[in-house]
Amino acid sequence: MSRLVVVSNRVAVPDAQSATAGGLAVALRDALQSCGGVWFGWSGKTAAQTAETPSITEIGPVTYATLDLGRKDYNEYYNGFANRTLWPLFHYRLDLAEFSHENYAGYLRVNTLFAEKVRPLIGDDDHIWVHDYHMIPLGRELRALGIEHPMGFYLHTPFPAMEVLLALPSHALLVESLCAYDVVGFQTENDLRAFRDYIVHEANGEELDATTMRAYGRLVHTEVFPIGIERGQMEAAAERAVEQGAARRLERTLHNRSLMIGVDRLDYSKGIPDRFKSFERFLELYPAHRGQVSMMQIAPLSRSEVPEYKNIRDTLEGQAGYINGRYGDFDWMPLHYLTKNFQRETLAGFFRLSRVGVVTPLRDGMNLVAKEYVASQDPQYPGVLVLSRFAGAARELDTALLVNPYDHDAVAAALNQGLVMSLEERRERWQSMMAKVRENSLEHWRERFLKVLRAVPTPMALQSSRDTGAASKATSVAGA
Ligand SMILES: O=P(O)(O)OC[C@H]1O[C@H](O[C@H]2O[C@H](CO)[C@@H](O)[C@H](O)[C@H]2O)[C@H](O)[C@@H](O)[C@@H]1O
Ligand SMILES: O=c1ccn([C@@H]2O[C@H](COP(=O)(O)OP(=O)(O)O)[C@@H](O)[C@H]2O)c(=O)[nH]1
Repeated sequence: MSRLVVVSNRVAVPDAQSATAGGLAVALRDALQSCGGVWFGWSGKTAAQTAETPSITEIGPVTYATLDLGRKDYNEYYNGFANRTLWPLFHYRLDLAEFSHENYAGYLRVNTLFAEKVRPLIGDDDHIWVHDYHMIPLGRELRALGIEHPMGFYLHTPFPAMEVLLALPSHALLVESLCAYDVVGFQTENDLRAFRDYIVHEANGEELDATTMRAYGRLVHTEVFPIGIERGQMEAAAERAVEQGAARRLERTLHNRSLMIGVDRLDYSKGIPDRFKSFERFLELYPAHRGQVSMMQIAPLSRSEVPEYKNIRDTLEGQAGYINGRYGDFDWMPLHYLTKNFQRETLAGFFRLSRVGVVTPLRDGMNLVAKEYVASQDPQYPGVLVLSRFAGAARELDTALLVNPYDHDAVAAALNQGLVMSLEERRERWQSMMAKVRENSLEHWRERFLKVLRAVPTPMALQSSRDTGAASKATSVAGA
């Protein structure tokens, strides 16, 4: 089997804290362990200047290669174009998107640099898998450096509707860059449709069949690969967690009251201010629940140097204070708002204790928390998931209570419905969601993508089939 070269903004180099590595990190590491290869990206650290050479950590057959970013690159590429332009735009927040030529130049500069630095680590027979919006131009840069290898790209965020994308001054180059890859994967049909619309209506490209598009003189395989979770680990962690530690302590503080839970990075796309408004409406419209139910919102700080992320923090602190001041009592606090980060194993226990999981992003690529909440439930007494229709996860978890997060009264009604729902209905809804979570595991997601990517021949395989005079038409996916 040929080696894999993974490129992503962040790299999870195994270390003393590897037990806390995220699901995606583990899934990619497993793939790399089995076929060998390289994982290249930002170290997560900043320095005065961007490092000249990557730091290399060799673990078994895997080379982890990371670069520290200089402050200018970090500000313009990560805080700037990636998180102040592409992130809001891809999450339909044109009002928050900033178009700065300096940041755009920084984004291109870092992608060019990453391409130059990863180039020497690529072997003749490797397949390359690039992740997420930070790295869209990387494939094009690698092609410019003469890399003809099979290259796949996976977008973890939504891909915006064409009319939204057109607001980005550099939309044309961005989409052309996506077409430098052989395989482009999306979370949902919606995202794929938006990409195809752009190719057909804006880029003068064409749809050749269900998965193949022709644009910018190339053929691109496009497909939906919804990301999954490590369901077994989450289930086991939830079972263990309720017997011990934090979940046990949390249960004691509840005094038999019901718990509703939200867990999100502190990000405006997650819709937490709207969620708090919905919770306030719930307390107003369903007074019987006052004193009987609490909501715990865990929102670890994220991208804190980006101004929009600071603003949302101020908003939430104000809202939480108002709700607790207005509705709380000496022996009951309606809303627990924590900006602390918890290990996933601990969250599993919290999820299992919670009668309602509240996942109401205004827009989300997938939202793994929704799937983790489902996987953590006790099959006999499952909780209810209230899920935004604008999360990618809503496509699969369609027996959750699907809500429009902008409609606060409707979300309040769903919270009430979740609390009063019969055990029979809870089980039915949960079983259907759990079947989907089981079916589409993280491993399944990874293998589906890699199967398509591996069907694209490497330059070495092409050469040897040319040598034997047997080059087949099917090998022309990489270039029209
Ligand atoms: O690396 P950060 O800037 O701290 O951000 C964390 C990650 O956030 C985004 O996650 C997305 O990927 C998830 C898994 O596919 C998906 O469920 C979620 O809907 C997305 O928002 C981002 O896309 C990642 O690159 C970041 O690492
Ligand atoms: O305190 C926390 C909060 C979140 N998470 C994890 O962070 C991931 C968030 O992924 P999701 O797809 O929901 O959203 P993203 O943050 O990637 O946009 C999930 O695996 C959560 O369990 C965590 O480990 N600790």
